[in-house]
Amino acid sequence: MDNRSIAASVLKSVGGKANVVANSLCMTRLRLTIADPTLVDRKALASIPGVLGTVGRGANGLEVVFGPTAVRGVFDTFAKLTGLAATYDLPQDKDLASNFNVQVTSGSADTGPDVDAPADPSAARAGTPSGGGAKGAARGVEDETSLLIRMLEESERRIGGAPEAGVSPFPGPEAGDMRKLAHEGAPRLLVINGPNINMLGIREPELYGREDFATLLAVCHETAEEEGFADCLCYQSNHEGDLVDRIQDAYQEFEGIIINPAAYTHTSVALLDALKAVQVPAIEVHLSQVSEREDFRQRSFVRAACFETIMGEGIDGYAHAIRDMAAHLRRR
Ligand SMILES: O=C1C[C@@](O)(C(=O)O)C[C@@H](O)[C@@H]1O
Repeated sequence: MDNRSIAASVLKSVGGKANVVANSLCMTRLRLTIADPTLVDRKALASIPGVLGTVGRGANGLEVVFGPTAVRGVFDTFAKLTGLAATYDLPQDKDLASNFNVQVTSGSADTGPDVDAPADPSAARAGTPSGGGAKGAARGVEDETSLLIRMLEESERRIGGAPEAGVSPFPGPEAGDMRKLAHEGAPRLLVINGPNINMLGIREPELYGREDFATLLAVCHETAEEEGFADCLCYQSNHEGDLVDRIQDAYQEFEGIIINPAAYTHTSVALLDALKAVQVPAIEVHLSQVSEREDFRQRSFVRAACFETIMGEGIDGYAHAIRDMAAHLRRR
């Protein structure tokens, strides 16, 4: 779904143009003032691709949460559709406003969030921070963080949910699997897998092993839990641009990235640039012993943005990488 369709669907779900009194953009969300809140269909909103959730603010405030990358394109179109003045609701980042040709306003009065995110008993996370946790403190707004995590979790569940009829039975191409772990305030881990990794177990088992992709995900989540990460999002895509988007979304959202770019290892300057851009510590992982394979696999573009490369250990290599990442973050 392109930005225009997403913006149009959002507008329809909030009761149409006539029901929107004001629209503004903040870092991750559209902030709307709604004339008649009874005309808002929150379920329909939540089912729009890219929407991570909605938050009610007071009687007429509504926030539609997207990732920091997605929200910008959607907002631009949304404001055109409503015809209302586009305002940028992030006073500390006025420079960005000029990029969008928008007005800068002060933040809206916060009457406390009314969150439309999945009820999750594990949301009341307990436990001792482990392996750092500087990030949670730096953001300083824990309820906002928890909210985004829960929304992201729900979104990822939807993306990686039951395959539609006629769609490949393999998880992906955009399967994401978010686990919230029991270490509130600790670093968050993003595990990214590139093309064909979702076919693990079927794909050339003599090279990549007989264990399937679900096992890989389980190993990552379990190891991340053991190592004290606050949460672990595993994302897989067969599309280079989607992988770039996910790396960009990690900016200020994750403290560590484990990445197996698969075939894009050997071709993608875009992935290298994205990793360099977000400056999140990264480890490159390969299931097979790439150094002993074909010549064309000897070049890795992403390696220059990773502080370690692990190869030839199969799925265990991911556990190895997660342990090393935890140790690295503890040392920081
Ligand atoms: O798809 C893959 C998997 C791989 O990244 C690995 O995990 O061994 C190695 C790459 O050369 C290959 O294209």
